[in-house]
Amino acid sequence: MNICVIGAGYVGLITSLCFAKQGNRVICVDKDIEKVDKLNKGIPTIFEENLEELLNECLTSKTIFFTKDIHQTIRDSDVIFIAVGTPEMDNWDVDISQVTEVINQISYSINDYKIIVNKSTVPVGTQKYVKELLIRNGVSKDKFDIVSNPEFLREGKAIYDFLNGDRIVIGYDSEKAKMVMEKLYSTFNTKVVFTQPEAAELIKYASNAFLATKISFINEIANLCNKVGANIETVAYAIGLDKRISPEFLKAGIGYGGSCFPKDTKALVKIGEKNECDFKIVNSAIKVNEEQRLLPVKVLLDKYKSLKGKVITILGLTFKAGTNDIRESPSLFIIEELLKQGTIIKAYDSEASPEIKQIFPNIIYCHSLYDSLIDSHCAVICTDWEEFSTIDLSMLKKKMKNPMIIDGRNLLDLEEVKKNNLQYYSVGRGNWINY
Ligand SMILES: NC(=O)C1=CN([C@@H]2O[C@H](COP(=O)(O)OP(=O)(O)OC[C@H]3O[C@@H](n4cnc5c(N)ncnc54)[C@H](O)[C@@H]3O)[C@@H](O)[C@H]2O)C=CC1
Ligand SMILES: O=C(O)[C@H]1O[C@H](OP(=O)(O)OP(=O)(O)OC[C@H]2O[C@@H](n3ccc(=O)[nH]c3=O)[C@H](O)[C@@H]2O)[C@H](O)[C@@H](O)[C@@H]1O
Repeated sequence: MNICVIGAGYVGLITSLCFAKQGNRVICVDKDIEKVDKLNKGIPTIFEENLEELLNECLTSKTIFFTKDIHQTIRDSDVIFIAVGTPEMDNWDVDISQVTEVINQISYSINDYKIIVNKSTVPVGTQKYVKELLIRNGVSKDKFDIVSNPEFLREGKAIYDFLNGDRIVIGYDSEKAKMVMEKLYSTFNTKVVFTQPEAAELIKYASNAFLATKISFINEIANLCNKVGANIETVAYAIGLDKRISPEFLKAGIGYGGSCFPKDTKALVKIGEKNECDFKIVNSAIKVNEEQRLLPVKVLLDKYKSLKGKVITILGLTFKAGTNDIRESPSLFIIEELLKQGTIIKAYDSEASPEIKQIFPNIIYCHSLYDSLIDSHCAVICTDWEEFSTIDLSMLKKKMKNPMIIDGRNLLDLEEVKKNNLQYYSVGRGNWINY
């Protein structure tokens, strides 16, 4: 099939490459010319498992091409995927202006029948809105069908997830479009759910909100564990043995970040509001997360009372391991708050995207883990990078001014911590050790 994917970000790039690998001819369009140039040269624009190999495989087989020219690409394609950003607005609404812009561009370029597939996460009702917009722009009804096909990949495991997802969801209102989508996904060994567009749009928000709620729930249990002397790892393990609960997404820590859980939970609350449904549980999950991500600041203030002039090391800037993405990372909120308290911040993350330097130009970025610990009063582990779980604790002790760790991802072995006589706080594993 001739496929066009608009947007070469996390979702668009992976969608393009995975469809190209399945034997389709794919053109991926992005308005960022620097991205387009790099990708055509085989240089990955994001940090993602197996991306470089797949990109170069598809470039060599000429099944993929990247361009800025949306007009010609639309004309040459049978199926057009939209994978542009849908960021959060200050009032928790979803900003779908990038989708609108793409639809306006399609309206201008469309020459014959196209299936337009929305892969971006968009509010319920967007399929209908897009349809109406095309018609308002003068495109005749028989020239298009609109499908809603939300994406469930995780960053870091994006290629694997795209090809081996738990389900593919297709929201459609035309048999013709359904048949084409069925054919397109026929090579995937994944359960396909065909449904109405509104249901497809809602499935995406409900999935993310459920997972986010699960994390906030376990974090509240972890906070209680700290008070009563129970270990969250044992508690979560035992809860997760119940197949109805499942062991996934029960890892306690300093909360969820990323470009989706924070924005999609808020979007669902807003969609609910507009339909007179008060999402109390999701609202609470958001609130718990906002407090949880600042837990290290609270712990530090409890210990030091004033943090002015204290040197604090932040270990990990990305929102989780396996990605360079810093969007809504808990570490950003921690750094922001610690700077307000007058601390000196040293940060280390070997992969974090360089944009971090624009957000915090005045903190010290270290090139090595151990350098970041020199003269520090406390190291706060914010990301579950493997490098931090295998840290040499005796070396850490020598480097730091005060050997204290707040482990926001429960990475370190408690026995090792005790053996090294470190002051140590983790999330739900017994409050302070050696304090
Ligand atoms: N990042 C993730 O893991 C997942 C994201 N999603 C959803 O997928 C959508 C895209 O997310 P990301 O890929 O993370 O976004 P992103 O911000 O990484 O990429 C979006 C890309 O679209 C391009 N773009 C915007 N307007 C354009 C236009 N008119 N023409 C050509 N290119 C244009 C931008 O330059 C950018 O490269 C969002 O709705 C997000 O919620 C869904 C599942 C997973
Ligand atoms: O819509 C999206 O963008 C995507 O959002 C998440 O994927 P992602 O944000 O890449 O990462 P996750 O692995 O889900 O982790 C999200 C956050 O939750 C945190 N987390 C995760 C699991 C857990 O048990 N505990 C926990 O604190 C992680 O540290 C991270 O900050 C979903 O898992 C994907 O299915 C979805 O497609």
